[in-house]
Formats: sequence, structure tokens, C-alpha cells
Amino acid sequence: RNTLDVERVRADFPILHQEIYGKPLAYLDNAASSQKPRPVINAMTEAMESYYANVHRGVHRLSQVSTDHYEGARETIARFINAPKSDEVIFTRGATEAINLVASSYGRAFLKPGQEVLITELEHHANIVPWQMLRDQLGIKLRVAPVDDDGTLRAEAVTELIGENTGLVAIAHISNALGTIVPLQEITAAAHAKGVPVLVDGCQAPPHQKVDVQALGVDFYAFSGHKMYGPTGIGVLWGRWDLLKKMPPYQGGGEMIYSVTFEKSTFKEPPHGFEAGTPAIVEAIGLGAAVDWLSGHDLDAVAAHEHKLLAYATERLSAIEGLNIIGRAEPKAAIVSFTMDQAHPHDIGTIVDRAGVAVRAGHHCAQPLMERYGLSATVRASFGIYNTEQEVDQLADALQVVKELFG
Ligand SMILES: Cc1ncc(COP(=O)(O)O)c(CNc2co[nH]c2=O)c1O
Repeated sequence: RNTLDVERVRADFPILHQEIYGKPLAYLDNAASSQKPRPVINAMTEAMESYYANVHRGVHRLSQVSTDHYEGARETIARFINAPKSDEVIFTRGATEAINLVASSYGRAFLKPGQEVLITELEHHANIVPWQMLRDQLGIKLRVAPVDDDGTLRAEAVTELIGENTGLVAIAHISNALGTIVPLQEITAAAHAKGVPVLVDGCQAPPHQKVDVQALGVDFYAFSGHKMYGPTGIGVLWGRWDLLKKMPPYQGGGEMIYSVTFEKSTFKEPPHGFEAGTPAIVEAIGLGAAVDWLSGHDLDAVAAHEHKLLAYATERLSAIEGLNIIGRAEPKAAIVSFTMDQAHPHDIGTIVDRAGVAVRAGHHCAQPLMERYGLSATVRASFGIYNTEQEVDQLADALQVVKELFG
């Protein structure tokens, strides 16, 4: 297996080579958002400097070139997730909008009052609130599958709740708060055996491991560009063609129509039928460049590198008396959530920041999950392709200072 040349990777990220309060930046907040490599920055700058124009209907050269790059990004992303066709890749603002699109379009058209949407305790608010809104508008019900004390989500904890009343399973691929990797194939097979479609909140997966929507067998897969070394303002909903084809539009406006009269309008097929208004052209091109950049690395080597960092961080943090790691599921993505007996997460985050270390302190938009563990917040260190063991040491040493200050 190839090993990752982390120093060569880091050379692609201008932002990493700076000091924070006189200390080298250790950016360990990748589950919130990742940094951007030079090829992504260059691709977006080049678009704005040399060929930018609005897409699709322009007859002039710049519009045609811009359209080619925009639709080319869609094809690049389709290949990256092994989608059967690029028309199944819908650009959204991010995972949150992608999930809202399914709730609003598929949910309102195909879920019936009294039917259940099955989610889990691991979910991010983006995969809870849209279903609560649909419940309040449509009268569907929400069911929640439990996680274990160690953050494991057992497939049977989900599959045993799939019944004749289940209209949709909506589930995270990886928990952003605990790092738990969900056994999607097993859950999806059980859901499909009962004719129930599966939406995956895949936000935390594409930067860390190969995502193959056909191998997973799922029906919808949502993710955000900014988590996977791409820009904000762009994300993807991938859906199976036979489902997208029958779903009503999500938003109305230009681009998504064939014709409009005051009496009625005719709508385009997916993906454009779900992309009302001028799209995030430069951002989509940036996401395509991020996928090209990521695809230039051996994703297995990336996963192995991040797993090594996870193991080292777990070892170093477990050695700190009074530090409690929350979530020890196996397998787990490179995310370490923890509390310390004597210090509040926000104090911990503030102190380690003074040591140049960027972590997240809070509920991570997973308040129900925090509540399930009797917590209001944790500190979360989350690793990416460019992080190093030296940065783990920088975090651990700063936490030792917290221990001495508050211990
Ligand atoms: C699992 C998961 N789902 C959905 C979202 C929403 O993505 P967005 O639409 O791009 O915002 C996030 C973002 N998670 C985080 C954002 O900030 N800290 C986080 O952990 C996430 O981690």
C-alpha cells in the first residue's frame, strides 16, 4: 500500500504555514470544515480571471466555456462517487440543502401521514430538523434508533425498527461528533428487503474514505464541498435516477424550466430541474478541482494515515488523567471527542487555541446525541489528510497545560 507523503500534501495548503499566537498552526477542526489546496484556489481564480460567465443559455463563447467547466465538474463528481450517470448528481448549497431537498420533494410527494422516517441518535441537526419540519407539515412520524454507550451503532439497532410503517431511513455515514462509521450496507439491505429507501447524510465520508454509491446500494447520498477540501456554498445530492425522475421540483425559477406561461410551466429533468436560479458556478468548479486533487491521492493511503493519527491521538489523550474520550466505536473515522473532569470544553478550546491548536468545542450540531451522553458539549479534534503526529503532540501537550491549570 502506498504511504502518504504528508509534507508534499501540506505544501499544497498555503493556509497551514502560519503561526497562531507565535505557535505553528495545528488545524484539527476538519469535521467542521477543511482547508483548501492550491489547485482548488487556482481553479476558482482562473474561472473568475479568464472564462467566467453565466451558464447554460448563453450563446457567447465565455458562457459556453463556463458551462463546460460547470458540467465537467458534475461529471468529475459523478465518477468520484461511482454514480451510474452524472444526471443523478444535483448541485446544492451543501449537505443541509441536499437533505432538505429530499424531505421537501420526495417527502411531501411520497411519504404519507402516519408513516415513519427512521433516523438515529448519531444524527447531525441537518438530518433531524428537516424531518421534524416534515412531521409538523405532513403528519409523518420520526423514530430514532439508539447508539450504544461506546458510540457504536449496531445494524440491528436500526433494522429491528424498520417496519411496514417505515417510509424512509435517513442515516449518517459517519458521525461528525463521535466518528462512528455506520454499517450502511447491512442497514440498506435490510431496508430494501422491506421496500424502504435509504437517504445517507454522507457529509463526513468523502474526504476520508472511498464512497461508492452503487456498492453502498443506497438511494440518496448527501455531502458538502467544504468538508472535502472544496469551497463552501456547494454540495451534492446524489439520487437514484428512478427516484429523482418522479420527484417534483424543490425550488421554482429560471434554469429548472422548459417553458413558462402565466397559466403553467414545464420543468426540466434532473439534475437541472432541481437547480433553480443561477448556480454556484465558481464553487462547483472548485469542488470539481477538489475531487481531482483528492483523486490524485491513494484514498486507502489517506484512510491509513488518518487512522494512524486517530490511534496516536487516542493513545496520547487516554494517558491524560481526567480526560474522557466520548465514542470508541470500531471502526471509527479520525475524530476524537472528549471532556475533561475539571475544565469546560470552551475553556479547553480557548487554552489549546493559545497553543496554536484549532479544535471545536460545543455540541457539534448534535444536541440530542450530547444529551444521550448527559453532556452539553465536548471538545472535538478531527483530522484530515494534512495533519501530522507532531500536531497530535501539540494538542496533547496543550491539554496537559489545561490539566495543570484546572486539575
Ligand atoms: C454529519 C453532518 N451532516 C450535515 C452537516 C451539515 O453540513 P453543511 O450543510 O455543509 O453545514 C455536517 C456539518 N458538520 C459540521 C459543521 O460544523 N461542525 C460540524 O461538525 C455534518 O458533519
